[in-house]
This record gives sequence, structure tokens and C-alpha cells, in this order.
Amino acid sequence: MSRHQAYRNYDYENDLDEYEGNDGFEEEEELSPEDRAQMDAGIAQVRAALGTESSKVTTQQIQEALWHYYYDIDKSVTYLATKFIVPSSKKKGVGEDLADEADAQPISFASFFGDMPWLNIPKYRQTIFVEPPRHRGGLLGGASTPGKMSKLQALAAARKKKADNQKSEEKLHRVTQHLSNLSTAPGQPESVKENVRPPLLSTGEAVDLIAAGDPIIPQRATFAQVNVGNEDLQDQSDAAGKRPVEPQPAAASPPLPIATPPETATPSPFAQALLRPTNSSAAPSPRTYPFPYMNVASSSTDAFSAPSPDDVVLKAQSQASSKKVAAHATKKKAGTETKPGEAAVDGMNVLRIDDAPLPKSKNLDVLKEFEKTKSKKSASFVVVGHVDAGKSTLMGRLLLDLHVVDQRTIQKYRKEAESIGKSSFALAWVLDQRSEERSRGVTIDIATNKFETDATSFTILDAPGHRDFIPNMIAGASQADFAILVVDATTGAFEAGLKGQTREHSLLLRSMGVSRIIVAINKLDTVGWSQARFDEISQQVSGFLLATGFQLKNVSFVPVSGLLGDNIVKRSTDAAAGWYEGKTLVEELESSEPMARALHKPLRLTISEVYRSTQSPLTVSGRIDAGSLQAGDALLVQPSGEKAYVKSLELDQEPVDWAVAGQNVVIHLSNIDPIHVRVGDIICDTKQPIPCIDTFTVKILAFDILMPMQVDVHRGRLHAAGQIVEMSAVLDKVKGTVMKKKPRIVKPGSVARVVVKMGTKVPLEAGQRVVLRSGGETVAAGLLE
Ligand SMILES: Nc1nc2c(ncn2[C@@H]2O[C@H](COP(=O)(O)OP(=O)(O)OP(=O)(O)O)[C@@H](O)[C@H]2O)c(=O)[nH]1
Repeated sequence: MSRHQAYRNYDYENDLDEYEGNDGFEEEEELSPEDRAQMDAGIAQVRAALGTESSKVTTQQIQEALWHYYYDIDKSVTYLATKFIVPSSKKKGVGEDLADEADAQPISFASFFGDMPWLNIPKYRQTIFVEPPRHRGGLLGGASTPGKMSKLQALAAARKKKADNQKSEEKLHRVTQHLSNLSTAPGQPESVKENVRPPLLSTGEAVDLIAAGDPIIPQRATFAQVNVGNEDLQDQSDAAGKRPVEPQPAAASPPLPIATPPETATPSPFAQALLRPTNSSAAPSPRTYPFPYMNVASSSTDAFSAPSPDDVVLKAQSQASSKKVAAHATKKKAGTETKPGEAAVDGMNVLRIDDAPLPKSKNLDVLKEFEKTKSKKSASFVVVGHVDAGKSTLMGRLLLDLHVVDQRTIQKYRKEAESIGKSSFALAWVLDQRSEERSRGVTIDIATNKFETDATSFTILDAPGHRDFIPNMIAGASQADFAILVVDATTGAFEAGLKGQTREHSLLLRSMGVSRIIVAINKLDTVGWSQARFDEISQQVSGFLLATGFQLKNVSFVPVSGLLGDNIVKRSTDAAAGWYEGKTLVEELESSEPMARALHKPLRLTISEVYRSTQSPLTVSGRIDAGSLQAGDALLVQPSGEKAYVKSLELDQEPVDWAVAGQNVVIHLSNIDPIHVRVGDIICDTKQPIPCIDTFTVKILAFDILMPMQVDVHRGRLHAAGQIVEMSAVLDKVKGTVMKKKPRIVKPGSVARVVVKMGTKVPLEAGQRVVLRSGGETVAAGLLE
């Protein structure tokens, strides 16, 4: 059982208050069935042993004694007899007695554990500690002092030392010989100097000298000399007889005769390729012996003499860039003087990804324009309910009957659905567009769809019912003016739903500020349009919604069948449904007033989609929560803090000049790198931007037990990890006054003020609604203060 489930099953109302006042509370441990049986048997035996005196002790005292003495009947009886039957002056618990006993006597290890059976070991069975053998020579490692060596080891070590000494002597001899060859005797003629063995060169030095056309290089820069630092390699070449070395003592070595060429190894083809003069006109070394393939015109070295295709592109790019910088600099020169440091900034500006000119603004008075338009009222509603309640089917039917989708499309979906054996999903597929949703038969993202009635333009937000997708549902609810709660009337399904997402969704709706709710009691065809079932469900849901904080005047019930289309757009023609004379679902929607728009507040838009469109490499969409905007406006994207411009706008796939709060708008952005824009970010006013914060105080309604704990914070599409770091107060649900300061826990159903700290800074401000989740469960929701 998870911690959450355990808490859910706990009787908070009865026990929690006691808990809060009891500092020494310890979680009660449940006895296992085996312990319980042993305990019961032990109690009976103790009582039998105490005989008539057993009435002087309670069952609990016996239990404690048994528990303490590991069901040892004798010890328990002795303890109970001395403790309760011949009582001491002060009543104490089992633990206290033992503690006192321990205090009274000096503690000896044997006496302290004296009553423990595992210390009463007969002598003959006690373990004798045998010291482990110590291995000589320290081969098994770890000894701080080396062990004594065997004769064989000493002999091997002496031989190794001798061999090492011999080797190092030889090495020293060779080095001395080389050094003697390098020394130039003072007063020696220049010609002699030129012909003595030249100093050893590093590869870099050799290459530099070759490039400089040093005449001595053909003799000096041989492969063997360049690599002379590698003694082993030299040894190898010696061994191969390429360059015989006559051992000559340094002091006695006579200078080489002038005519004698220096001893140099033949340059290998690799060395020739590597050290070949870059100046092709330079005379080839007289001591190089070209291999046949070195003379081929199209040799590998020539392949790089011309620029590669990449070089060509890079060169062109750098030329274009330098031209741009030059042009910019000239422009700048013509204007004002450049201040120090500005050059670097200018350079950076030139490197901007989007160099498009800033879009022009018509400088409209958007709110006046909005007042002038006699446009239809627009409203968004979210469709929520338990998984498989029939939400998508209901909306598919609504769109079909309103002719937003045609019969042919539905026929196509029906065929496709039949081909995978899920024919009943055809209507749902109008909304569930993703292939994963289709194959699994569940809604994953918020499907949005539009339709219009005579008076209103509606946006449907079809939220997923599955509990794994609650964050998407929160995102949907945060954009909605009102909600349709779909309830499955099928026997058993309604009851399951009420315990499941019907309950959680309703709580979330209320927490996200949705106050108007239409309950569609669906699948009534499966219960023969039973009015009794409709009334029963209406009653239960009313009670539940009332308790959740909805006002019943804002709640209405419609009996429907999404599959057959009864009471959705058209009134049911089924005689069995004749008892219902109320509004259809569409009529209920039309009579619902959208929430008041925050038109005069600074712009706030939560990005729900980011994509590349034909109009712009960066297009975003979302609902304007507050304020207004128009083409050409500068905007700020939070949390990146990057500025962007509105290139153009779209409403319902039509280009428009402006948009206001409550509308779902598509914005084509310019002058911003797409890496700065993500789903869940906030687009806001540049002058009054939303702050990015990492700690906030929130007034929450607890759905589960709360304590300082890790939580996921959800606001619209944004969700980030955080932690409840402080529980400031429990508040009165109605008046909001402080009832208890600094509670250690908050009970489900309570309203409290808590402080949440986030891992990173996120765009949040007072008045926004957030949902706190933990371990996949919604634990609280509330309003930022
Ligand atoms: N008999 C009957 N079946 C229905 C009705 N409405 C939906 N169903 C069936 O119920 C099943 C689930 O329907 P969906 O529309 O996918 O349910 P949902 O609530 O959207 O499911 P999620 O998106 O997974 O939350 C499908 O097999 C539908 O055909 C109805 O009014 N009557």
C-alpha cells in the first residue's frame, strides 16, 4: 500500500486532532498475524502462571511484558509479579524499570545483556579465535612492514638489480657519445662546424627551418634525428643496421673529416611527405630518394593544395560576414562616434539569427476596436470526466450534428475504427487525432475544436480522463470559461467514476476557478432512459459538487446519449426519454456566460503550442489570459526574458490585426531565436512583465494530507518541481481568517497558507491558480498570494 493510500484510509477526523496536540506520538505498530497468535497464547500462559493474582494485572501490562521479553513466559511472570503484584513505591513502565536498574548498578556488558539467551553459551561451544597466517614477502599486500624475504626472492632481486644497472650504464654511454658529437671545439673552422653532426632538432624546429630554406636542413632534418628523443626507436634502427654506431668516448672523439658526410638515416617517404618544403620551388634534398608514387602529379599532398568544398563555403560565409560588419561600421561611422566596447556589441548584433526588419505596428487602440466589433461572444469549455465516460464520443457527436464534421468523415473514421476492431470509437476520433490516442482509445493531449452557434463561438477543450494525464487536464481547465462534466450512467460505472476522476476533475475545476458546470449524464441508452437512474445520479453529483464549492444555481444536468445523439443538438426522439423536457446540451452551452475578460490588465498569454509555420520559423499559440496585443508589438517571453515581435496574428485561421483576452490566438513571431521559447512559457507585456520567482506563498485547499514535502507545481501548461517549505497557517474556509498558526500537517479538506520553493525560477504572479501534485496524486490547489 502506498503512503498516500495509507493516509487516505486513515480516519483523520477522529484521530488527527489528537495527533496535533500530542508531541510524543509514535506511529502504532500493527502486530503480524503470527505475533498476534503468539501474544494471545502468551497472555493465556502468563495468566495461568499468575493464578488468582492475575486479576491484579491488565492484559496490556501482560502484553507489554511479553513484548519486552520476547514472549519469555517466565521472565514476564517474574517481572509482573514483582512489579504489580508486590508493587514498588512508584508505578513505572517496563522500559523505565529496566532503565532504572541499569542506572543503579555499574554497567557491565555481561550483566546488561545477562537475560539475553544468546549470551548464555556453554564454554565448550564458544568460538576460539585463531590468528590468520601471515604470508611472507608481502605478496598478499597490505603489510606496513615488509615481510622477511626467502632466499630465492633475494637472489631474483639481486639479479634484477644487476641487469638494471648494466642497462643504465649502456644508456649513459650512448648519450655521452651523442653529446660528444654535438660539441664544437673552439677555434674550429666554420667548414668543420658545418660538417659536424648537427644539433638534434624537435619536429617543429625542423619544419620551421625547412620552411625558411635553411641550407643545412637537408642534412640535419633527417627522420632519425627528428625522432632522436625516442631512445628506443633509435635502438631499433641501430639494431636493424641502418646506422651503425661506433662507440667513441666523448673526450677522445676526433672531429669528423670535412669530406665525410654526416651519418644520417635515409629519410623515409613519410618523413619526406611530412617535412617537404612548403615552397615548392625549393630545391629538393640531394639526400632524398623519391619513391615512384611521390612523383605522381595527383599525389595526396597535392589534393590539399586547392581549397576543399568546405573551405570554399566557409570563405564565402566569412566574406559575406565581413562585408556585413564593414557595412554596419560604415553606417555607424556616418552617424555617431563609436564608444569603446560598442564595437563588440555591434559585432554581436550583426551575428543575430533573425535579421528581419522589425514588423510595423498600425498603432491601433485595440480595446476601442474590440468594442466597435459586434463580434459573437466567444467561450471555451473543458470536457472532463472519468476515463471512458464518453467525452470524446459526445463531442464528436456534437460536431457531427452541428455539421462541423460531415457524415463522410465519420464514415471514414468508422471504417478505420472497424478495421482495428474498435468501431464504437469512430465519433471519438473526431477529437482524438493522434495515432497513439486512437490505438489506445484514450485522449492524451487537450484536443481543441471550434464550432459556432448563432450567438457564440465555442472552443472545446477535450481533456483526457485517464489519471496519468491529469496535468493536461489542469492545462485544459486553466483555459476554460466553464465545463461539461460527463458522467457514465451505466450501472457501476457512475459509482466507479465518482471515486475516480469525476471527483478529482471536479475539485480541479473549482480550484482552477471554473464555476459554471453542465453535467451530461451520458450513456442513458444503456439503462433504458431510466428517469430514476438520472435522478439518483443528479442527486449524488449535486451533493458532491456542493461540497466541492460549486453553487447549485451554476450547475445543470442533461440526460444524453453521445453515441446516439439524444439531447445533444437535437431533442431525444426515444419515447423512453420523453420524461425530460429541459434544455439540450447546446442550449445549456449557449446560456452559459463566459468569464469576465481581463481586457485592461497587462498582456499575459500562456504558450500552448510552439511550431514552425509557413509564415514564420517560430509560431506560437495560446489563450490570452489578460490584456491585448496587435501586429508589430514587442513582447517579452518569460522565463527566458527574450524580446520578440509580433509579425502577424491569426484568429480561427484568419489573419487579424489584434486580439484580446479570452481569445485563442496564433502569433507569428520574429526577431527571436526559437531556443528561447517553450510550451508553458508566458508571453507578456515588455513594460509590465510577469516576474520569475522561485518562492511563493499560496492559499490552498488541501485534497490530501499536507506536510513539508516535495510537490510538482502546475500552472496551466507549466509544471516544475518544488517543495512545501513552510506551513504558515490553517485558515477559516469561509472568512479566510487564521485558525491555527504553523500547523505541522494540513488535513484534507482544510484551507491553508503554505510557502512553496521551486527548484528554478518560473514565471508566476499573485492571483494565478496553481495545482500541487505529489506521487501522481493531486494534493492541493489554490491561489498565489
Ligand atoms: N452505449 C453507449 N456507449 C457510449 C456512449 N458514449 C460513448 N460510448 C462508448 O464508450 C466508450 C468510451 O468512449 P470515449 O468517447 O472514448 O470515452 P472518453 O471519455 O473520451 O475516454 P478517454 O478519452 O479515454 O477519457 C466507447 O466505446 C464509446 O463508443 C453512449 O452514449 N452510449
